[in-house]
Amino acid sequence: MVQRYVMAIDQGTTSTRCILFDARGRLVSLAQREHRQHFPQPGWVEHDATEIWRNLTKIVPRALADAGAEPGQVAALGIANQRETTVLWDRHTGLPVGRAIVWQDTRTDAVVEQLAREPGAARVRELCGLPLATYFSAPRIRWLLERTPGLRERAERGDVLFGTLESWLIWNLTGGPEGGVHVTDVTNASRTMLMNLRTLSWDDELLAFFGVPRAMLPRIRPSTEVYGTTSRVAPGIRIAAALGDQQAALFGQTCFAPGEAKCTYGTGSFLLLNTGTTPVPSTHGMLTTVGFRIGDEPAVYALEGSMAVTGSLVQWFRDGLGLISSAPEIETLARTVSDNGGCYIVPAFSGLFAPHWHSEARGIIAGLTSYITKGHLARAVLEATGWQTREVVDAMNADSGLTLSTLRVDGGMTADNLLMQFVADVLDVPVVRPMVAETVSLGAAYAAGLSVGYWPDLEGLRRNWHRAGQWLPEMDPARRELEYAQWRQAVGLTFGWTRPAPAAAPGTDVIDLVQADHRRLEELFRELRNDEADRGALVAELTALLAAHAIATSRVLRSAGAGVDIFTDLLTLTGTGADVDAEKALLRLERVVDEHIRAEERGLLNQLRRTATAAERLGLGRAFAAERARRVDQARAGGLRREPGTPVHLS
Ligand SMILES: Nc1ncnc2c1ncn2[C@@H]1O[C@H](COP(=O)(O)OP(=O)(O)O)[C@@H](O)[C@H]1O
Ligand SMILES: O=P(O)(O)OC[C@H](O)CO
Repeated sequence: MVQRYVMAIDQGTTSTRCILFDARGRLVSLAQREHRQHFPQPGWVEHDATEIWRNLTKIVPRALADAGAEPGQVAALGIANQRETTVLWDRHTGLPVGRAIVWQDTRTDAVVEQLAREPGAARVRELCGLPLATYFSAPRIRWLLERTPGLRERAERGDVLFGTLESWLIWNLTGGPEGGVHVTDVTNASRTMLMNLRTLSWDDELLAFFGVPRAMLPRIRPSTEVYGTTSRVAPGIRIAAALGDQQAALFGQTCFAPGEAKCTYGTGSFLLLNTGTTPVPSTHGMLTTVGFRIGDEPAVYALEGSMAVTGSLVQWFRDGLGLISSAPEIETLARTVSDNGGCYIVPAFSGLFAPHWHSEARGIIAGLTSYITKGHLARAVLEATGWQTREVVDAMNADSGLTLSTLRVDGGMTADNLLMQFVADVLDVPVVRPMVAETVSLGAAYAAGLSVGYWPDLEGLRRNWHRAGQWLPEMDPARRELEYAQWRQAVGLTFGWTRPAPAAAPGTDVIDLVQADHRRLEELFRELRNDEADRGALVAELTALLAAHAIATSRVLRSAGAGVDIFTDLLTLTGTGADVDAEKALLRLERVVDEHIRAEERGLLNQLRRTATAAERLGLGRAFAAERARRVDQARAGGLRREPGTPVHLS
């Protein structure tokens, strides 16, 4: 009998893989090619979509040849892809409009900040499940349409098309300019910020908010469906599934039931929890996203904690610093020391993703002393992934009301035993890894195989899951809590690096929030000493922030009414510009704020560290963020007003 296979394409951030699987879910052949990472400016990350397509045309025939298979032996093809990465191309020539803008790229920072101030901003998360951030596609489309002459008109006419990578590859595989099928799957569409999470269609309100013409968008289809048949590269193969790579990994790990979760450790790391057929809104900085949709069945949703920089921190250690020559060497180097020596690396290279969502944050190495060696730095690199996972799991537990009891893992970084042990230690739950490490590809293959009846049902797929590795928690709880507190302190230092920190995502630790305000206030006073600074803008920000911080602190953290009344000085500062009275008010405020910061950081914040649990601090953080955001909005909208019963005191 002729062997039949399922083909998976995993179009990832660093490489593209083509894998053939057999009916037992075993890997039969694998071909892979890396593509170039372009970093034209700090914070910019680009890929050449044509290079990725060319790579695909090489690896597909190679994977077939290695398995000794003809295209006719491939029952179906499933595609998994890096999500959010934005490609625009000309429908007639098939050529991309510039390079693809990658999910890690932060160039839309200012666009996002401007959008956040627009009237519809509050509705965005409600409609699409995502916070306004540089991570997603819609701000990138807007950025491109605004900056490329004539592009908007071409997009409105449908001459220029948008797609994420699965869309681009399907269009090319099915003929490109000669009748290529322009579709996206629902999981990828759920990462654009343009799809309504409930109707699973492009949403007019979101399209208007981001200024994206409908004519350029692909049709949204389920994750499993025969979208078309390949007419190029290996003609005659049915393209029967597509999923964002993290959703594919959820599928490949057979997390089909609500409550099941996995974390994929690759360039970035992504923890997804299946929440069933109703979307669960997050109040702790998680994303609400589509997990998968099988044919016409109801969509299954997921909560996701996305960590932008994990494996790529190891790459940076290798390529940027040259301290190792291959990724696995990081473990050897880290094992030359017994702990991190007090050193923490917070890799906010693309801002901070979940649960913080601070696009303006940038990375930091904290706790340096002359004791620190490259071994300690290697440990800090690996531990950064562990602590980010801990933050995400805490937030995920708080959002879902469930307590994660085991973590299923996969991806390139799971080859690192030291790291996997550390993850088990900081989460205090067992970590397990399945036999097939290529879970993303396996998930795409499973979905495609199901779609064409190669595999009959989900239960059969579950039976293919076998445990290959397990790590059990061993860390002393007191050490875990102490180090976690230090990690969070280091995280707080990254906020507001490129510009004022935004109103914090609900659910952030109150200590981080208060400290972030303090750092910004210090910065504003410093900037105001510069005669060439934009004084009006700085004063407006300072007075709004100071009033909001004072009210939120006294309402949420201490008894109202204590301390020095700063309201009159704030009014003088805003009302009269740079005259003598305003200068005096500014000096007085600076002194009061300076004392407040020192007293609060030595006293109240340490007291909270000692006495409040992580959950209590998150709760206080939510209350603080809400009160503060309300007061900032009030101050921006109507200027400063004294409200009866709400003294503006700093103590
Ligand atoms: N032994 C290791 N220890 C730590 N990190 C590793 C190790 N091996 C690979 N990595 C990291 O894992 C990432 C590759 O994982 P992979 O799952 O292939 O990523 P992606 O699918 O995002 O391209 C790289 O960023 C690399 O630095
Ligand atoms: O290519 P990966 O595996 O790093 O995954 C990237 C994610 O899909 C980004 O959201």
